Amino acid sequence: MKNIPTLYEWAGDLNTFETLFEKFYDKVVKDELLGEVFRNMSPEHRTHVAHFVAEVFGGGNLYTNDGGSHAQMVGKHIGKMLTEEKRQRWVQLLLQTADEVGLKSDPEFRSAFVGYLEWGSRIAVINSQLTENPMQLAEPMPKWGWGETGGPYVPE
Ligand code: HEM
Repeated sequence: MKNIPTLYEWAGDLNTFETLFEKFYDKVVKDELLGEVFRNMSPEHRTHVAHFVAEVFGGGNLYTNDGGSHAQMVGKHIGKMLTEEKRQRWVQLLLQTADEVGLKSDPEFRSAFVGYLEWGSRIAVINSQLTENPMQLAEPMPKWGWGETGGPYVPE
């Protein structure tokens, strides 16, 4: 049995994620479509998103240890009325930044990375149309690995 690293371990370390999102949000604030969407974000926003994604990728509990939760992250998107056009720009700018900062570019890692971005960004758009947070506070953080999604989402 091979010893398979987490996506976080494979990508590098915390600095890898912090640098990626630092450079990404530098682009976002200057973007003609997304600049307006993020005009009120806090100075800590980039670090929070970096820690969130690092935790989802298996890199320890930085986001939750800092008082964050999946419900809290979802709550930040409620009512933002994001569009498919904005989502696509968000993903496009992040992938462009990933190449610029030299994020691991092997097919397996990028497949998992893009899969997560597609999943997470589409959920952000869905949640952004809501007026109330549908998520329980105790809901666990998502975990993302190298594999496939395992089938369609079916509500309980
Ligand atoms: C995988 C996809 C995504 C992840 C992991 C993610 C993560 C997060 C996190 C952790 C926060 C809270 C930040 C904080 O506490 O300061 C947040 C807020 C936010 N996100 Fe996302 N997000 C995703 C996709 C998107 C997309 C696609 C958009 C827009 C096109 C978006 C727009 C926003 C906005 C507007 C906020 C609130 C900013 C503010 O405080 O004013 N997110 N996101």
